[in-house]
Amino acid sequence: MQNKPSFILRNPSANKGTGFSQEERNRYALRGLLPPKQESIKEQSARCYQQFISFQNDLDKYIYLNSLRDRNETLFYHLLMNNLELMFPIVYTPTVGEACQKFGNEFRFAQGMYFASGDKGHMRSMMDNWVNDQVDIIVVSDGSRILGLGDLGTNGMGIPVGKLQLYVAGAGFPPERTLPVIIDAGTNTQKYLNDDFYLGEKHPRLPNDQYYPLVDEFLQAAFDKWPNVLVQFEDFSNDHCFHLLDHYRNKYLCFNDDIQGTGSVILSGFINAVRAVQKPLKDHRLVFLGAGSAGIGVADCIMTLFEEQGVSKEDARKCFWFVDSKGLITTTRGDELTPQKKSYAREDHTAEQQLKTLLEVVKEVKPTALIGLSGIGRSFTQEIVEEMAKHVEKPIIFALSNPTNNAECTAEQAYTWTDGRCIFASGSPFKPVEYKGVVHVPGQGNNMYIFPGLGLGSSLCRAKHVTDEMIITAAKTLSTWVPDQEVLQGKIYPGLKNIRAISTQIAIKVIEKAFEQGMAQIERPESIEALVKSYQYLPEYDQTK
Ligand SMILES: O=C([O-])CC(=O)C(=O)O
Ligand SMILES: [Mg+2]
Repeated sequence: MQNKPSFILRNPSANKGTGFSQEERNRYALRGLLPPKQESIKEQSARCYQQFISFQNDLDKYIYLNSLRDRNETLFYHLLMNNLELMFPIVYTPTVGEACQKFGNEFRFAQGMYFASGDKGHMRSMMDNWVNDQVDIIVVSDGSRILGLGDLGTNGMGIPVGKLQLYVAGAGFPPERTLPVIIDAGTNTQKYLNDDFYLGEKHPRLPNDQYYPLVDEFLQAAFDKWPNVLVQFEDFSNDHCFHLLDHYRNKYLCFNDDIQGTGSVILSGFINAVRAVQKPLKDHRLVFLGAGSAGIGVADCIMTLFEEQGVSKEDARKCFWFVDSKGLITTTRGDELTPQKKSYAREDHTAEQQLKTLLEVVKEVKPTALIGLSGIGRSFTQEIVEEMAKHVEKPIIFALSNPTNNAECTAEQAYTWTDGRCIFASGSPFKPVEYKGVVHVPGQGNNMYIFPGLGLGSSLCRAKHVTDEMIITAAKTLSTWVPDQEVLQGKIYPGLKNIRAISTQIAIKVIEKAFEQGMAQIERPESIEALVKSYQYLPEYDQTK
């Protein structure tokens, strides 16, 4: 069967279904294999839209969209790009979270590549098995911290898959140049080890002396096979992610989306929140719940804003308080702190003054901004939010953990408990909330606004590395997408419908920054915009094939 030209109907990148013209049907021996009517992609898309909305359940919608992708990729992206606001919450957070949790049960068709501990020594040759010759972007996870859902092992594949669908729709990477990857280093989640449908290797996570060599072999093989590829680390647990980033960021073209992408997108939202509350930066007091990859990444990015405004690192640090599962992080708490936590540990508390809960910290600090990246749903309680709102006119409340159930509070709770005064953002989408006759539009502070453009820019100029300055540039570029008038109404992120234009502009600014820093490894083009636009994929049928 493979040798027949009609096999094209089973190839998702080439298949057009009823979109094949009569001439193509003759050329590929498709006559009689399709219903007679030739349809435009718009007509096909209209049917798929009807099919999509006929599903009541979000997981069914997810399965539907990914099955569409598996049979006709162009049509899938056409549908997705024309219905971003409706469909991003399905292929991405929150529904992708549920899809990952049930990955083994709902598995239908393999996407991407898996590199397991049993593949040690074979990874380079395995890469030759990949269906496409050229790969420009890899999103890799080891499934150890999927969203705020914990260790999902190989079930985490939904995340690299979903992120890359956003790379295609948002930034315009051609789908055939993207590769989702899971490194299977085992799982410590007993439920999956006992689950007959679990699809990964069934053993506990590898110890570090086996884990790091596995990741290293993968990276060496990937950059040997595709020397210009960009690797995005995604959802690696806190005990590995910082080390991996430190170790590889100046060796390969790579970045960590949870540390740097989330850092950048929240910096952008914070820039706009400061515009909205009109209080000088140095007067802000930021309390973070959660000191993992995202919490630290966000704080590091916001620190740069203080420094730019002439505040010393030392003074800027005094505006940050971190709370983890044991309470306020201090130098006197008596536990061994990771280097990342140490840099934000408060020095102004004696061992006797330890604050054990977020509520105690909020009472003492009277924060202007409360930033949740804890993975613990509804941990911003009514008491905490009301306490905060007593002391600040416009509290900045970011409930950023994903998916929706893990958000530290809902949009409705935040607006209600602050009597409609807060500036709110969440990681997963919430619908607009009407409170006392005013409609509040919650912002989605999700790295989806950053990674597509940051990745596209760094990839197209063949950046040596992804620098902090490129990440800050991405944040600032994003922040300009919300006009003053909207910012003053509390809107701090732009709508999703402009994601292609936003990502394009971020890519251009990132490339300019890369040239400025001597990081770009291509000849400077006459027009950076033209370079970006000429690369970008559009989901239309190619009539020349
Ligand atoms: O995937 C998302 O929606 C954002 C993210 O990186 C995470 O929560 O880990
Ligand atoms: Mg992530």
